Amino acid sequence: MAIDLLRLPTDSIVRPDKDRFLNEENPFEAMMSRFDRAAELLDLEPGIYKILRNPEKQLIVSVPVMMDNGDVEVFTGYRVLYNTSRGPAKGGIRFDLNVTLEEVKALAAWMTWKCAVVNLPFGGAKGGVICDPLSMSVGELERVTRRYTKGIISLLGPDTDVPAPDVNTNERVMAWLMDTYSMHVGRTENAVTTGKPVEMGGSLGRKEATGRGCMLVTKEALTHLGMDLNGATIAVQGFGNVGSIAARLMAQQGAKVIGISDRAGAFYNAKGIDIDAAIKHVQQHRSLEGFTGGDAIDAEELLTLEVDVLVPAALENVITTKNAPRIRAKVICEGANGPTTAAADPILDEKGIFVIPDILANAGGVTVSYFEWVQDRMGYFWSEAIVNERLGDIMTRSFGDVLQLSKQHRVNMRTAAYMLSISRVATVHRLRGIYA
Ligand SMILES: NC(=O)C1=CN([C@@H]2O[C@H](COP(=O)(O)OP(=O)(O)OC[C@H]3O[C@@H](n4cnc5c(N)ncnc54)[C@H](O)[C@@H]3O)[C@@H](O)[C@H]2O)C=CC1
Ligand SMILES: O=C(O)CCC(=O)C(=O)O
Repeated sequence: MAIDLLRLPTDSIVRPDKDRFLNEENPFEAMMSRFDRAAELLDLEPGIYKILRNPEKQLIVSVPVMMDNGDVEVFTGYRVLYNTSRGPAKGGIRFDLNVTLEEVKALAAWMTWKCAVVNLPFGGAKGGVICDPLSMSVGELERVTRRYTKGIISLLGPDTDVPAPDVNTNERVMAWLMDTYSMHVGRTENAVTTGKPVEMGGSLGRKEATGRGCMLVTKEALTHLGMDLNGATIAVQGFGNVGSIAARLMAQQGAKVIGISDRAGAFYNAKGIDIDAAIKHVQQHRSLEGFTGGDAIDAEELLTLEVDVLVPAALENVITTKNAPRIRAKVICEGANGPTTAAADPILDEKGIFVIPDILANAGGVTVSYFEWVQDRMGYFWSEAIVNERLGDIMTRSFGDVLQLSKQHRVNMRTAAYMLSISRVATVHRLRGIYA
């Protein structure tokens, strides 16, 4: 019997009821229900289906830290490697009080699909520490970072698992992580993490990359819909790395950003918010609290403003079955990971809203992380113009790939993006054998 290398013979498949949402706000279930739909459309064989539904490794560590007042606190940290068939695990580290293992598992799976959508030679991972970084001193943050790094060090390495910044972590945290790892292995190893300061092997353009990617795919989406970013109205939820840069770059393209928000509040200005002034305000005050460049509005109202483009760029589960019927944007560019619950997807579809899914929309960050990793390994660094040009090529091509698949299969962009990425990961599993 000839063995078809690209299809493995296996037992029967048992899929959970795809219309059942046990808990709308469980991010892992949200990821899984999209995965299931794409797997069904791809007619994914049972063996690969089972492999791809399970994370490869889940590590839970205790992170004991001496606080500034002399007390010892023990934080809980996670690192999940979801799938490494295509290359080293890649994905950010989040410091937040709401971190859970379910969330980290979902984020690690999304990293797997994201890297595959833009065709990077990486698998997917994510990490998190349950803590409140906003109430901690710089010294406490450094100690948490170093102790957490020590806890997950068996996973880390340029060929195995390469972290990056995520919510409430930044270049400085990546510098501490890289230093802790380098001390452990006894040499300077800058390719162990990305999103580092440029002075120590970071890539030009990484800090802006996720927001730039959002701007680029939004431009593509608007062109596809016969609209133009120049003159489009925008609302942005979350004004950190992703949201503030996406807002700034969209404004530079002629868009009018009429609403912005962060955890301190939401602001509206029909004439367009001065984004540079808002960024300056956040640099000085750590949040938008007290911002005078717009009228304060309700946080929920920001999501339902009548705009051409809504950019959720904060956290998961902000567009749900409760508010989706009231969303008036024509396009949603998911800067955040998992901002829309799976149960809200069909409501947005019915309303004809064009959703650029997270695993495509925010892939600019990991794409330039890939460039950073390549540059660190070569020891040769590129100009910002080259980084941006290559990022532009990948984002535009990936948007086109997903759009084409969505037309071909008459599915929305999210399902098409999952189909593309799952088929790429599945192909590698088939070629390597199921024990990859
Ligand atoms: N930093 C990166 O390169 C990438 C980040 N992402 C995702 O983008 C999202 C944001 O990440 P970053 O910008 O890096 O984090 P960040 O920590 O720099 O910013 C988060 C922002 O969200 C705001 N926020 C928190 N809760 C909020 C709420 N309830 N309402 C409104 N705003 C709220 C915070 O005040 C802050 O402005 C996350 O989902 C992250 O996973 C995705 C791809 C790459
Ligand atoms: O740059 C990276 O490696 C990953 C960034 C990240 O955590 C994400 O894309 O969600």
